[in-house]
Amino acid sequence: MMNSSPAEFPTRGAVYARDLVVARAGNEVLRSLSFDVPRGTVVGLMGPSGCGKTTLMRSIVGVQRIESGHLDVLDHSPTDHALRHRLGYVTQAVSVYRDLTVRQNARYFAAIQGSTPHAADRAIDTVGLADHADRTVENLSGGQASRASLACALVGDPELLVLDEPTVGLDPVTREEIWTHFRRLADAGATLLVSSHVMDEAARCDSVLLMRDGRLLAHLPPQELLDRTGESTMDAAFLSLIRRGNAGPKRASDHQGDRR
Ligand SMILES: Nc1ncnc2c1ncn2[C@@H]1O[C@H](COP(=O)(O)OP(=O)(O)OP(=O)(O)O)[C@@H](O)[C@H]1O
Repeated sequence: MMNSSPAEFPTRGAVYARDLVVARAGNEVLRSLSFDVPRGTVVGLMGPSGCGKTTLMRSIVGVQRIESGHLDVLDHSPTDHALRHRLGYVTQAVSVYRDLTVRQNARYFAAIQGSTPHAADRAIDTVGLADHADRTVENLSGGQASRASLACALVGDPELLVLDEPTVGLDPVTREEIWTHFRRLADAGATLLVSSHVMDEAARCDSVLLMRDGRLLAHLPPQELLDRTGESTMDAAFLSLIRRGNAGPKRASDHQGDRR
């Protein structure tokens, strides 16, 4: 592909993976994954512990060596420098400066991403930390510190947000607020890939990537997951699918726009 601006090439998803294989310590942990993450959508990434969710996220943000296959992120190779300010990544580990306050952290990340102090304060508000903005991160609870990391990823208004279990350990009210904000971001055109162990959160996504043992079991809207399994809750549907080991044919749309 020559010129890759989204305006000129709107058909390829924010993430485009074909036959993606990744090995860690000599073991194949992602096994021939093919999927698209459509732009402007919230996609959940679900699967049992150790199935490869974090490894997939690391591949997308360009910090994981890819063995074979093809991976495009916003029409670039994941390691392309051009992506630096267009991507936001929040790991499971708190990745902010513990001896700085929440506000100092957010303003620092805003500055290096060319964003404003106002945007930093807005991001703090979004994650529900306005009352703790002037506390150092080391004096926050675990959930509050995770939210500080999330605020720092939000400040630059990234086009693609990759979030590894962003709501773990959060109370239901804060989770609700954060998911409402995710939806708002997607409505404004951002793309979010969010891993979670909480199946209720799958229901809030436009589609869900379900993984097991490094393979993709299905990529489908949450309602289709219920319909396909005949279950009434996301938890039961997910278990049913995991036990079955496959979910039938993938969505045809997963291969639309496949030009190479
Ligand atoms: N640094 C590493 N070196 C070698 N193997 C690793 C490393 N990190 C993870 N793995 C292995 O890669 C596989 C996928 O791990 P990954 O962390 O991607 O899973 P996950 O789905 O994110 O798990 P969890 O839900 O527990 O966070 C696992 O078998 C794991 O043991």
